[in-house]
Amino acid sequence: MALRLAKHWCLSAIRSPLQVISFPALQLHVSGTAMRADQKDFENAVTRVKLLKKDPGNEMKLKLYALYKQATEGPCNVPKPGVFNLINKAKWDAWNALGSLPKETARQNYVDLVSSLSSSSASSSQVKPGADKEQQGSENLVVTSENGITKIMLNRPTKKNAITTQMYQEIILALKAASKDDSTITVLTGNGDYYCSGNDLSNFTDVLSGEIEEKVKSIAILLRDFVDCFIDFPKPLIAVVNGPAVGISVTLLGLFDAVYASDRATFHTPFSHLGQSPEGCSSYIFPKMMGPAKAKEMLIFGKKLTAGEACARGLVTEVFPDSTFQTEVWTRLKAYSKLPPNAMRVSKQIIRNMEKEKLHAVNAEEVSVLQERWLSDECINAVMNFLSKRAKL
Ligand SMILES: CCCCCCCCCC/C=C\CC(=O)SCCNC(=O)CCNC(=O)[C@H](O)C(C)(C)COP(=O)(O)OP(=O)(O)OC[C@H]1O[C@@H](n2cnc3c(N)ncnc32)[C@H](O)[C@@H]1OP(=O)(O)O
Repeated sequence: MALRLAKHWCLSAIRSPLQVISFPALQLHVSGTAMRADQKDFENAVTRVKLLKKDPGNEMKLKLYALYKQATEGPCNVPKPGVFNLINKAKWDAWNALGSLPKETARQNYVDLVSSLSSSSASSSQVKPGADKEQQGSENLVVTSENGITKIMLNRPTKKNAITTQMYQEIILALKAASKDDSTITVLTGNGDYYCSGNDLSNFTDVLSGEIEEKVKSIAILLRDFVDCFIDFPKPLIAVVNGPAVGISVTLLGLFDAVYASDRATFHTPFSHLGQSPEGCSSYIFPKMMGPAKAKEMLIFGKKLTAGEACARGLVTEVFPDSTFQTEVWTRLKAYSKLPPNAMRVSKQIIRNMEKEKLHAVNAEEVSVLQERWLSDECINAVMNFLSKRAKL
């Protein structure tokens, strides 16, 4: 695969974007530009990073990388990597975010950060129960954890919470962190009037120029990893569908353990309209869940369902009036979060394990079909029509 990853980054990183980031201090030499007074502390810290027993996690490694670069080279002065050069872009973003932070401050911050890592064996991304603490995320994805519930909220209300390629990666990271944190249940929801309008169709614009086939391949890997995370998620995963849901945000619901919907929500999978085909394992789960006839109505003909219809078809667990939706659902979720976590995990495992292998195979097959669809005239025309404001669902 001809992805432009710097040679010290493992190629397989693209399958799990930030998971295999290697320690910056393991790869870089301390340059002579660091100030003499702190040079020794700084060099010691660089050595201590190599000796850490526990992997500090990708977020922390990015912070260390950024501070190291800032301390040794000053503000970010290299061109921004392309959007598909995922790892180098994440590194660039982290370094660039430090702006004009002075080298000495960066060096001190690096030393402090390494001290805190060395003195505490606890992972920085762990969330203490009961703490209302933002874990990670960005402007477009807000992740919080409170009273045993980790909430992952899509936060692009002006774009109806359409999912950008960066958000796919962030959701993967958020799910991986949530699977290991101290919370009992995990919730996905949307901010604003929509739950989610599906894939951000602008994701296509970057792809449809340059080395198209390579880019499509890397996006396909990203999509497969994304759906795999939902298949493998070990704790109860609940969707709080606060408004209309489109595309991948609907298909994924079949992989959730409960789906609560406002009566304002609708469920729409307009794949044929977009020259695309189903994903999220829906080609397998939907027919099993609602019967082939009803599944085909959605997945082939793009019939939009009301919340009541989706509930009758088994896609939604329960529908609530919009006026009391948040209160009723969160009261319910707080009660669920107090159930014995191990029992819930084991029960979920028993149910999921029967199908896991099959689901991974279905995911791989769906993505492989989509890869061809994305290059089809039908798909390209549909996306261009939307982007040039000639069409809407
Ligand atoms: C080759 C590789 C390609 C890369 C692919 C990456 C991975 C793909 C994985 C495949 C997965 C999923 C498939 C799907 O999800 S298919 C569904 C895709 N979604 C849509 O087609 C929805 C498109 N949006 C609409 O039809 C309408 O916006 C709406 C949702 C019906 C809402 O209509 P509205 O009148 O109430 O609001 P509107 O003014 O249109 O929207 C407000 C602004 O938000 C922008 N926007 C909304 N949805 C999307 C979207 N999905 N993608 C991009 N932009 C979106 C809309 O353009 C408005 O923006 P602006 O204010 O005009 O700037």
